[in-house]
Amino acid sequence: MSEVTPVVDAEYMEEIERARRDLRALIASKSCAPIMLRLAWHDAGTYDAKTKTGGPNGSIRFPQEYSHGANKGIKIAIDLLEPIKQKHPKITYADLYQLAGIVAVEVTGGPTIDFIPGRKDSSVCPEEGRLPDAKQGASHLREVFYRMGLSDKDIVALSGGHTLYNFQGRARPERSGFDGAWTKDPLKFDNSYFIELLKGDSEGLLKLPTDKVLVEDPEFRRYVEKYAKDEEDFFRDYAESHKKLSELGFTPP
Ligand code: HEM
Ligand SMILES: N=NC(=O)c1ccncc1
Repeated sequence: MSEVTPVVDAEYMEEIERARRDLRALIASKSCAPIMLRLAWHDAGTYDAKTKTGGPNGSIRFPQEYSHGANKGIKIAIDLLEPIKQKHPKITYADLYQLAGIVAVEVTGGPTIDFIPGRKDSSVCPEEGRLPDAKQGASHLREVFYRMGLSDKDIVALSGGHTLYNFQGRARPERSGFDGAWTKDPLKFDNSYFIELLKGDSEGLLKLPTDKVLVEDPEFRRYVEKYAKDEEDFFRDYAESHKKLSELGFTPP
């Protein structure tokens, strides 16, 4: 199926703003900001800068991709967004998923992130294994994010997305096998993920092996300390890295 490149004219821009309002209402009514952010990151995070494949192109909507191990639970977000897609059919899935991630950050108190629409949908799903494995260490994180064309600063700033977590107070063994929130207020986008990281193990808070390497690796650690100390510094770098992530392989019109 050849996907159409959207024509980003005044009508498309107005549709984007209508969809943004619908996304704000949906995320508020369902308290689903965390999984919307995870969806946006998982659609974009498959990008390979060398082969120019994967990336924020909506391909995660297909079972071939959302059934990957790393995407367990992600169909919840895909299904929540389908009515908004039906209401705004001109907007591509690629744009809708990235807009949902940006709105999720903003409505939970995070920074405003610049959004330029015009992403084309793809029906080509990348092979499994492009997203990072939570059980591995610093070299794996760098291999995955450098493949996307991102930096150490991007790795640490974007990991701050773990300030959000849909913590229904129940174990989720069917998903990644990890469970528990990273922060005390998992529906507030702030710098507490970094503050908790520097505190070491606190009662009941989640720390993945890949979270821990951010304080063990000296290059990563300096950003953790910077963000724990100054939330505005974190917000500025996060907004820049999130925009980069959301535009991997995409040339704004
Ligand atoms: C750095 C490498 C990363 C690893 C290894 C990783 C791993 C994980 C794992 C294992 C979970 C739990 C999934 C579950 O069982 O529900 C999770 C959740 C989450 N991740 Fe990541 N992640 C990474 C980066 C990111 C990035 C870059 C973002 C966004 C900018 C992000 C946003 C989230 C969010 C919002 C959740 C909670 C989702 C929910 O509660 O439904 N993660 N991550
Ligand atoms: N945010 N990342 C994730 O949710 C995740 C990444 C890799 N494996 C399982 C889950």
